[in-house]
Amino acid sequence: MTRSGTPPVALTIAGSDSGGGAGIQADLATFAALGVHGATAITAVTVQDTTGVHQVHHVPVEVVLAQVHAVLTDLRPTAVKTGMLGESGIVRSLGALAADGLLPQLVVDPVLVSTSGHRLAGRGVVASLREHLLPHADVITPNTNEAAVLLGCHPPASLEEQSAQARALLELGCTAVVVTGGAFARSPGSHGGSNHVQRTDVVATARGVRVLAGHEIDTSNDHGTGCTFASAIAGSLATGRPLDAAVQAARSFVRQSLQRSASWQLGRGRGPVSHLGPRGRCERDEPDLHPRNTRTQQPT
Ligand SMILES: Nc1ncnc2c1ncn2[C@@H]1O[C@H](COP(=O)(O)OP(=O)(O)O)[C@@H](O)[C@H]1O
Ligand SMILES: Cc1ncc(COP(=O)(O)OP(=O)(O)O)c(N)n1
Repeated sequence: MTRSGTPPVALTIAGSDSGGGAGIQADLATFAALGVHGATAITAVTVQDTTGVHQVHHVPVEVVLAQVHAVLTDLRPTAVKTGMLGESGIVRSLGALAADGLLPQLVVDPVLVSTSGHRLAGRGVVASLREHLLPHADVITPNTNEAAVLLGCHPPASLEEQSAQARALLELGCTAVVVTGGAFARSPGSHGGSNHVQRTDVVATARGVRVLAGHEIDTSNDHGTGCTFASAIAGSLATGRPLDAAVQAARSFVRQSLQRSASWQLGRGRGPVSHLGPRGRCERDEPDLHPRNTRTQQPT
């Protein structure tokens, strides 16, 4: 029996970012913003802030799997997202679970390198992802650099090359591919003459290729966009949205998050995107719903 008010559950299998901008922290904040209960299996602890990744400590594969099993059997998530997996043993084990159909609505963000340039995946992870996990994913969300590493080619220099990447990755066996974060200048003659950069995400499925484009939001507070995008897809799938709508909703969510964080200052480096609601305030701004000592207050 479903009790009223019970939220859908999504599981994120990812690394912790002590700065709270990416990884597990971004995923949980995204799930909460979408009204989804987030459960976690932590794969690595990173010492990280807005200036970069300073240390990485991997969690043993059996501890990762124990977390996954506990959540799958008790909380029964309806969508699963993977982020930084770190080691090929973890990738292979999750691939085996996915092959057995135990990871529903699987969104794989193949995290390999942070934007600050730190390697977040050990030797053999790329081959394991290609062979064991990506073929079982419902959707994978590499950025253009990750797509290039997975395919063994150069990052794309044009939208056509980004689209070719998406099509090539689909051949690994997943149901859908979103290659994110193309950044290509719009030609001066097109669309009214402005020459600003377009951010493009290319979606490939068996039905064909679709380009989602929008102007680049001008901000240096963009830490965690990839994690936020992938977890927003998983969160939306968990609420019952179909894949196309989930990808659209995730794009809107990231763009709103970037708009909200564009002018704030958190840390000394690339600040996180904002997962806070439109008001960006917490409950202490609300009138006190449970005032203490009301019964003992005397008229003065
Ligand atoms: N400056 C920006 N303006 C608009 N959209 C952006 C910007 N930066 C990232 N995005 C969007 O954020 C999402 C995540 O993509 P990306 O930044 O490529 O991930 P990653 O963090 O893995 O590199 C995509 O939808 C991408 O288009
Ligand atoms: C623990 C952890 N996981 C993933 C990332 C990468 O985050 P992502 O949102 O893909 O991108 P950047 O913020 O690096 O642009 C991370 N840094 N840490």
